[in-house]
Amino acid sequence: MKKILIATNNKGKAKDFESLFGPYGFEVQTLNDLEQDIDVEETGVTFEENAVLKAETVSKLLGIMVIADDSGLEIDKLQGAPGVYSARYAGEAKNDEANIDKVLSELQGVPEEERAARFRCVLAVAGPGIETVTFSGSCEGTILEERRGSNGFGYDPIFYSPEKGRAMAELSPQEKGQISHRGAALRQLEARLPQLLDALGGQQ
Ligand SMILES: O=c1[nH]c(=O)c2ncn([C@@H]3O[C@H](COP(=O)(O)OP(=O)(O)OP(=O)(O)O)[C@@H](O)[C@H]3O)c2[nH]1
Ligand SMILES: [Mg+2]
Repeated sequence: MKKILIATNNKGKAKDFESLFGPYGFEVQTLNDLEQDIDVEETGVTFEENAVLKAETVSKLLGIMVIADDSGLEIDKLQGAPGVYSARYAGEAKNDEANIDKVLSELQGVPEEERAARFRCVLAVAGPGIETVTFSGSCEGTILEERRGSNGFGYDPIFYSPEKGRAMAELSPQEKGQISHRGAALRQLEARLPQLLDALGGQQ
């Protein structure tokens, strides 16, 4: 089976990518599958900067083509926070539960019509001999007052999708992929098939 390396340490993202790439016949590998520990410091101030930084750093290190994902949640009432700091909103320890608690307490008492939010995702593809390219996607929703569902990762239990009428964490991986920021970005990338995916698959 053709393999594709996603430059991420996030196991939740890995699952999303497995369900998104499965239909293309790709086996998804992530940094967690490698023997060496790779953790790129995210010094960018935009999703795009961080996605490019992660993709180019890992690609240069390993000498292969990789895809990186930088993503996060923007809440209007919080002026776009947590944004690029979504993973570490409640501290460097990167704790999904603590991040959710922080958002819920910041939005305590805020009425439903003022709880608009969106997920954003930028995918960067970098590799030897190719110019780095990026693709982006977003997904609109609102922040619930309490957790619902147990699928997905991150803020999925408190992100309500009006399109599906359920919390993101109540959706199957396939349903999430249909409406998610990551699914949308991947469909942009798909528009560059077969060049990119063929090159990615052909290398390993
Ligand atoms: O509920 C969610 N559903 C999603 O679909 C989703 N996508 C992103 N996020 C949040 O945004 C951070 C990304 O930050 P991020 O791009 O720096 O990734 P990360 O640090 O977790 O892993 P890595 O890929 O950098 O290794 C994540 O940790 C989450 O908090 C999501 N939350
Ligand atoms: Mg990160």
